[in-house]
Amino acid sequence: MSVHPHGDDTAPTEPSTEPSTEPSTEPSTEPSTEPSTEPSTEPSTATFRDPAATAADLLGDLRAREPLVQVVTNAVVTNVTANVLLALGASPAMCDVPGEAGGFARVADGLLVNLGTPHAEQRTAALEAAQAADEAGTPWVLDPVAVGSLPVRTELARRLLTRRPTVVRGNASEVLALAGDGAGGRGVDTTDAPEDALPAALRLAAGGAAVAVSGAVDLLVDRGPGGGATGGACVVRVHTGHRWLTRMTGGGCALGAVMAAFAGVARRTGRTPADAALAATVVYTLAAERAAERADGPGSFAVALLDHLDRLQPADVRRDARVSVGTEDADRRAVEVAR
Ligand SMILES: Nc1ncnc2c1ncn2[C@@H]1O[C@H](COP(=O)(O)OP(=O)(O)OP(=O)(O)O)[C@@H](O)[C@H]1O
Ligand SMILES: Cc1ncsc1CCO
Repeated sequence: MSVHPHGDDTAPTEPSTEPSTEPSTEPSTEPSTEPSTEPSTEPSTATFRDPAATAADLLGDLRAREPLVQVVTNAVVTNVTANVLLALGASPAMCDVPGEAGGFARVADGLLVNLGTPHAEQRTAALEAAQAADEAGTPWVLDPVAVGSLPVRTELARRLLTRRPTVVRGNASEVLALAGDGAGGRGVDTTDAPEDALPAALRLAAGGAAVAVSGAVDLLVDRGPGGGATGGACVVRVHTGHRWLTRMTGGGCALGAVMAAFAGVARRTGRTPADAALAATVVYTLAAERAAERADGPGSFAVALLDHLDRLQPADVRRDARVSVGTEDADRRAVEVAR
């Protein structure tokens, strides 16, 4: 939960009203295959070129492909996470037993490793699954719940980072701590705002993962086509969402599973992990906004969220997404800080 929601001081782009002319199996952004020789200090807009269309197309592809998502997650949110994936159109499997987790990660379309309640067996399974995913090329999402403030999971998260997560997703305090910049939040809740975690996110992204920082305005960071130490990094902000996501359990944890589902689809359709993280955030937060319109509070909201994850269509995403691609001065300063 975000206890210091950051002001929305960036103007979202107008939602795209143009349907994409790209066939849905084609990537809507072309990741460069040429590494740039001169890392830029400017945040680039090379990826995330048409975020609304990319998110919409990926939602259509997810529904068509029903990705198999392996979930290694905490005991609190297991049920809501499975329900969120099913409502969205994915196929969840909570496979977190040592001896099974690695083999499953080789055949799953995507994997989530969430460190919320990392008991000994699950720690072994998490390492086994992450290693297998890395070896097999299965995209996987690391959600470092409460890292920084609690020692066992902090050590585990550092080991997991060496298995090259495809996406790192967390609240601002978790992202800061994982990058070595902070002591973590208050239990599982953040005490920092996403914008304060931007330099940390850029540094983590330079290691190869797309990084998603959740909050009132979600930040997505891709290291960009330049690669290396923040060369050509891309920053995108998602302005949709609802504060009731922070008043039900699993608001962030289930989003990590949605990212794993989209990452599996992105891999099979030529999109980037950052596009997958973006699509997941846009789809999930749009469903949340719609759910909140008729809900009475966090309880009915949690149920309505499932209804709207099921109901949301690619055309809704294309029309209603509120995303801004970051080229603001603050992003340039953050790139400088991160270097
Ligand atoms: N103040 C807010 N206003 C609107 N939406 C928010 C706010 N804070 C977070 N969100 C949304 O809530 C979702 C979860 O983000 P949050 O930062 O609460 O995750 P988390 O702390 O990792 O959650 P969890 O409780 O599952 O560990 C995201 O989709 C984000 O967009
Ligand atoms: C409440 C809680 N405690 C450990 S994990 C979890 C779920 C939200 O992160």
